[in-house]
Amino acid sequence: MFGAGYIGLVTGACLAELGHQVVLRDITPEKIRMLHAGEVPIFEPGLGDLLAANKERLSFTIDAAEAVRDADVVYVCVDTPPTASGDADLSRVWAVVDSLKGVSSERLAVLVMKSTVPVGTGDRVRAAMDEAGLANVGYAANPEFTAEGKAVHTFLHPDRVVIGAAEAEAARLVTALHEGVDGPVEVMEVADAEMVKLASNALLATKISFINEIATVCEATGADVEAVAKAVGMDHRLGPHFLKAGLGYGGSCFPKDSRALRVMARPELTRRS
Ligand SMILES: NC(=O)c1ccc[n+]([C@@H]2O[C@H](COP(=O)([O-])OP(=O)(O)OC[C@H]3O[C@@H](n4cnc5c(N)ncnc54)[C@H](O)[C@@H]3O)[C@@H](O)[C@H]2O)c1
Ligand SMILES: O=c1ccn([C@@H]2O[C@H](COP(=O)(O)OP(=O)(O)O[C@H]3O[C@H](CO)[C@@H](O)[C@H](O)[C@H]3O)[C@@H](O)[C@H]2O)c(=O)[nH]1
Repeated sequence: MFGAGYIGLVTGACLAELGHQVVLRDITPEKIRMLHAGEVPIFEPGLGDLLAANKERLSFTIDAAEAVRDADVVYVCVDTPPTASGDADLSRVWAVVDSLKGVSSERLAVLVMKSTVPVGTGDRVRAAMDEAGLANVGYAANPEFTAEGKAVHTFLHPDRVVIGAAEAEAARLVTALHEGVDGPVEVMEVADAEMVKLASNALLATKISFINEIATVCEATGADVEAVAKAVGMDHRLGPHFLKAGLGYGGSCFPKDSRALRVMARPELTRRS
């Protein structure tokens, strides 16, 4: 598991809970020191208990070679922050791909992208792996949909697990890793999985922005937005979630992922000829 941040730690702990042996690698020595000492670098309900209960299946290192040495699967869980222009900065993703160069590819079977990345990243990573002599290592996009505060529960009981695979064998392996997870698995093409993540966040963010606009009109006209949102959400086609009006959305993903989708949707990128 490359990246022992929010997603890497939760994913690593949950995969260990499912019975897998997990090595978490991070470039921040302080995080690895804390994990070795049995401390949890982030607050997330249930995570500390899960790390403690599965400690015989979890190890921590700053050494990339040590993390990959006996790995069948490498997960990429590094941060993909926005650049100044709004697209995702993939430098940490490329750093992970670079650290696989020269690795014996006999054992390593699949590279799994958990980080949120633009559509098309999988094709570029696939090409870079082929060039690096890793053509026989599979590639899969397995985006994460968890929200902070509910991450452990959501990993183990998801609405869906999305697996976009470049090869049938990669799809089979990543599906098998999720055995024991209480939720449906949707297997698709890599680009589709990359887009599912961005489209899901965009639709959730749109619901919030929409109800915030309605709240402004409610304030101007004397209607009560909470009563309105409750009854609107009772229509099963619309649903009750993400209709809480407020100051506008924040969090670690909606702002950056909405901007990244907008950059990706530039006409020169979407034109087919
Ligand atoms: N936080 C969320 O709620 C959430 C939900 C869904 C998806 N995501 C996506 O998951 C990805 C990770 O997000 P996060 O919140 O876990 O970020 P984070 O900043 O908490 O963790 C990223 C970790 O990766 C480490 N790292 C950077 N380069 C590395 C390398 N070369 N090798 C090993 N470790 C390295 C960093 O030191 C850091 O600890 C992002 O793409 C994010 O958009 C996040
Ligand atoms: O009805 C609502 C719901 C949320 N929010 C705001 O929206 C933001 C995001 O909240 P939430 O979705 O609960 O937390 P995040 O941890 O940011 O999770 C979102 O971002 C993650 C990263 O991509 C996704 O994995 C999750 O599915 C997605 O919910 C926060 O500012 C909330 O205050 C509202 O204003 N009204």
